[in-house]
Amino acid sequence: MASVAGAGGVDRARPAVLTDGLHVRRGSTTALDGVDLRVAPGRVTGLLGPSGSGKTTLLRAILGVQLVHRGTVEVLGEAAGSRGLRRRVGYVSQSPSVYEDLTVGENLRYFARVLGVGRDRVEEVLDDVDLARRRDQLVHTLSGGETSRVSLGAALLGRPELLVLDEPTVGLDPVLRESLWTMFRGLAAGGTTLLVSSHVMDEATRCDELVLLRSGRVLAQATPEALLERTGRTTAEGAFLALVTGEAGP
Ligand SMILES: Nc1ncnc2c1ncn2[C@@H]1O[C@H](COP(=O)(O)OP(=O)(O)OP(=O)(O)O)[C@@H](O)[C@H]1O
Repeated sequence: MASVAGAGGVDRARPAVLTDGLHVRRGSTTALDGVDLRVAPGRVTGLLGPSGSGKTTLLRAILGVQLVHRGTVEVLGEAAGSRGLRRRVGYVSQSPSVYEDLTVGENLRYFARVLGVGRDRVEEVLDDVDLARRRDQLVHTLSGGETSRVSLGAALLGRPELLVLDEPTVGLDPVLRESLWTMFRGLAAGGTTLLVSSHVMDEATRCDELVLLRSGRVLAQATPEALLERTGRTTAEGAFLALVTGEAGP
């Protein structure tokens, strides 16, 4: 079937991420145990699961930096980790990936040069992540929330089609969390695909689709509404517990 490009040039027919029978071992642990995943383009998909369930490992496999023992990972129609994906995929890890001894502006200009994008894009991104007034401040003097927004800004410079965020709101206050989620929703509305990992279940309802991971397996993939309906629970946390304990309906 021919694929159809939707708003913002998003190919709505092809999944942004497709994994098939993905098995990953890390040390003596089976970190991913046969993961079949489809991430819809132009939407916000939340990857939820308890600590150690394999969220970071799955993101690493999608980024192409994880040794895969079995199965395949396709990202934006290419094999994960392909050179052609370098600018098309943005990644924000749990730890800051910017230079602490440079200013906010110096960091973004540096990453812009690496990516081959112009200075005007740096100005746009500074506004997007609300750091224009911090441009001349050294990163090591920023608050935790500001530092994570510098990392996010660096990831946004190349206008990635897929943005992978590993626990982006961890340690942030409710106001900052709100403003980040507003930005994520705005990016998705513009056609960007977002894959956001979190163990904060109350963020689940902000996503279009949820993937619940447990012990390296996908327990469920559905919209938040479908998940609540299926389990008869009123919160994502309740739904997750119901699925884990087998109390949810078929
Ligand atoms: N380098 C490693 N060597 C051995 N085992 C590892 C390694 N990294 C991760 N693991 C194991 O793989 C499993 C999945 O880890 P992973 O970091 O993907 O989980 P997670 O869901 O992201 O957890 P968290 O929410 O705590 O970050 C865990 O059991 C972990 O102990």
